[in-house]
Amino acid sequence: MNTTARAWFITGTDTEIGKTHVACALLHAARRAGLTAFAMKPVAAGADEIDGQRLNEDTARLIAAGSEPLEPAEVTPYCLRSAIAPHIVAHDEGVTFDFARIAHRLDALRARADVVLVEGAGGLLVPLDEARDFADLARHLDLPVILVVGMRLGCINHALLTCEAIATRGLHFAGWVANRVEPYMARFDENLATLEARIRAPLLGVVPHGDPAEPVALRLPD
Ligand SMILES: Nc1ncnc2c1ncn2[C@@H]1O[C@H](COP(=O)(O)OP(=O)(O)OP(=O)(O)O)[C@@H](O)[C@H]1O
Ligand SMILES: C[C@H](N)[C@H](N)CCCCCC(=O)O
Ligand SMILES: [Mg+2]
Repeated sequence: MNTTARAWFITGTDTEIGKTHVACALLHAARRAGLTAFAMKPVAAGADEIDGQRLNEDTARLIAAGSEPLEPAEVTPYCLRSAIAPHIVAHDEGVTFDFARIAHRLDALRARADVVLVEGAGGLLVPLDEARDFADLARHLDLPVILVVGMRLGCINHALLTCEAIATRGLHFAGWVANRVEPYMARFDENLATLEARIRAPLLGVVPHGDPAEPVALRLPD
């Protein structure tokens, strides 16, 4: 372990396209390489109530894939009740997202790890309030971005729009992952080649449909 863990922000082409799945696969890959690896999901929308404590499913999956068991509050400082757009639930619950608080939590994990991944919610421009979105959070945390492309019909447009947003918002684009969220996508190879020809960042791997704990050809950015 070193004291300046490398960290990345994980965004995706949409909600439900495999950001958490790929984050778990990356955590497993890092751990297999002998690294201490954790993930955060700083803003989660949708929670079960267990013994009076809220628990989000992504939070639980990320904890299970990390090097050591973390407390849900360490991973997810803002756990909102309803599984809808975070700025809407936050408004309902009277919650304001304090970026400095999230940065503090990230620093605490970085001090214990070699690698920390920070998963957004939905896509890059999902709002957090009237003025800020997840791209602003990635900027505030000074994190390079990994884009997860959920390989299904429509993903080319969503991926290329996200690439433009990464650039115009001044973020560093560290790499992208093709995630086979749909196991039988028609013309997969041509779709992948189209993305490879147009995305100006390294392809970090193609994650097959399956268990994120299974070894796959997937790497962290250089
Ligand atoms: N490569 C894959 N193989 C098998 N199942 C997958 C794969 N990728 C995603 N899934 C499944 O698809 C669903 C959506 O994936 P996931 O929860 O990772 O999406 P997400 O992008 O993190 O969504 P959110 O915006 O809610 O955080 C989950 O049930 C997940 O297990
Ligand atoms: C609740 C869900 N699973 C995600 N965490 C939040 C997705 C917000 C999407 C907002 C939008 O782009 O319309
Ligand atoms: Mg997720």
